[in-house]
Amino acid sequence: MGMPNPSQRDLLMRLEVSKQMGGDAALTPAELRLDGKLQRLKEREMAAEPFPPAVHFFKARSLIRASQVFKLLQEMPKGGALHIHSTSLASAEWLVKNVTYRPHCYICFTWDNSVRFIFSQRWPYPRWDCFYWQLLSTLRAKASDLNAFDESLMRHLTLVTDDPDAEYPDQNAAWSKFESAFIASAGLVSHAPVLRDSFLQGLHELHQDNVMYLELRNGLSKTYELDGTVHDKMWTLKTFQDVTKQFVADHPDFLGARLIIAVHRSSSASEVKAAVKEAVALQKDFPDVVAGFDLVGREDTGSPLWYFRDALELPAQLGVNLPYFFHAGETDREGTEADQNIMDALLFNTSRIGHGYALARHPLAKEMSRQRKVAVEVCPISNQVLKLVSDLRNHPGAVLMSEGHPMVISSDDPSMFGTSGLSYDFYQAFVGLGGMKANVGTLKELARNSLRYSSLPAPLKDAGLAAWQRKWDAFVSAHS
Ligand SMILES: O=c1[nH]cnc2c1ncn2[C@@H]1O[C@H](CO)[C@@H](O)[C@H]1O
Repeated sequence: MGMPNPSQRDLLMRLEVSKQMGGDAALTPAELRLDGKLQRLKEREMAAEPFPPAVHFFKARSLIRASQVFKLLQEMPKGGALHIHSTSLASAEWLVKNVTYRPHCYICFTWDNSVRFIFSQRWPYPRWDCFYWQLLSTLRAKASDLNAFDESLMRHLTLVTDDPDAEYPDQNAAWSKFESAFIASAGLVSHAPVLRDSFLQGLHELHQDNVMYLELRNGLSKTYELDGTVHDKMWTLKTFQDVTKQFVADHPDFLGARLIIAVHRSSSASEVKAAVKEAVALQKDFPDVVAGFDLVGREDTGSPLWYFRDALELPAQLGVNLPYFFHAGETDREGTEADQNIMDALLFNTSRIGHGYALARHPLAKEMSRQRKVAVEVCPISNQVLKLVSDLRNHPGAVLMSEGHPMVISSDDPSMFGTSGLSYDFYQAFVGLGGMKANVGTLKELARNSLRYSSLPAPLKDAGLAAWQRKWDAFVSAHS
């Protein structure tokens, strides 16, 4: 065996860098200066104890907020947010400090220590899960410590806690709290005026974080007025369309927002069939709003995609195109039916893969998604809070990133995880998944991917990429 030859080593190292995300991007002199600055800052943070991506996000949050790298990432134009659920779009802070302070808000505590909210003109009727409703303003007036009171509401509406390891010993515990927090917040955000405001607030929070586009998973659940009037799905679509139009008119640098119709995977096969048919019709009526269709909910306990195959084949049979954006492979249970979702999502011609945490263990599916340019929507904070991974350096997205796999970064459920915008997720991806290898080229690629792999129609996509590039150049020149 020969001895390693320095020039060969150099060549191999450069070859490897060329394979990684953004590795081939020729950086401008200004970008190189920014890169030098970022890498120096990152090196310091990577040497610090604790290293934020290696500890639970709820413990890392304050460290990240103090980070210089984070501050730069907040200013960076990040492109689009392609994987967020609408019930968890607007921050929990806003829900508590704004929405729960509105008049006619009632609260009820359930036997399993969760809460329900409802806005109502009259005293709400008792329900099976809620016998005793109280006017929230009255209850709050009796509280001796307002901050502590609001803090307790925050705990019910999010997964945030000081001791995540004790409170969520495993995935079941985390998911159980997750679903109960969704039920709690649903009472607030399904009040029609709150839904409208929460869309608007969500767009503001993204825009403030230098995000310029959104694709939102939405179940189109019914919304209600104070007098009990109920609105249908069409109302939600129209409201979303109105809010988006107005927001874009007020903020011309924002590209827009589209919906991915989401149905829970605990639904029956016939319910999903009806939902697919309906999605086809809604997409026809709202082509600029409806981007496509997805199935949501925990994969390990819900039905797999294959169970819904009759429903999912419908659009093709009807000769129409309903793009799919399937959650798939949000599991670490290799070889189970849920794990098979990854391949099935590709078989059903999915446009992107939500999470794709299991993709690293599926070489063929990985190859297919790469060839077909099916981007993986990586949500590092979500995967950590829901206990798929504890130290983000071990996240499979790190491998995908080092291979230059098509991927985007998103926040999944910012409200539930106590964040807003995309910068926290970008921090975890850049510092945790990427380590010292990730550079300005990686960030550029991630941001560009989020527009490239969006469902914006071609002319808008090109205009969006050009608008992003102008913001990027301004950002680089301000910091180099
Ligand atoms: O990361 C996720 N994976 C799968 N389903 C999710 C995730 N985040 C939210 N939801 C699902 O979306 C519904 C609210 O719209 C929730 O019921 C939850 O099950």
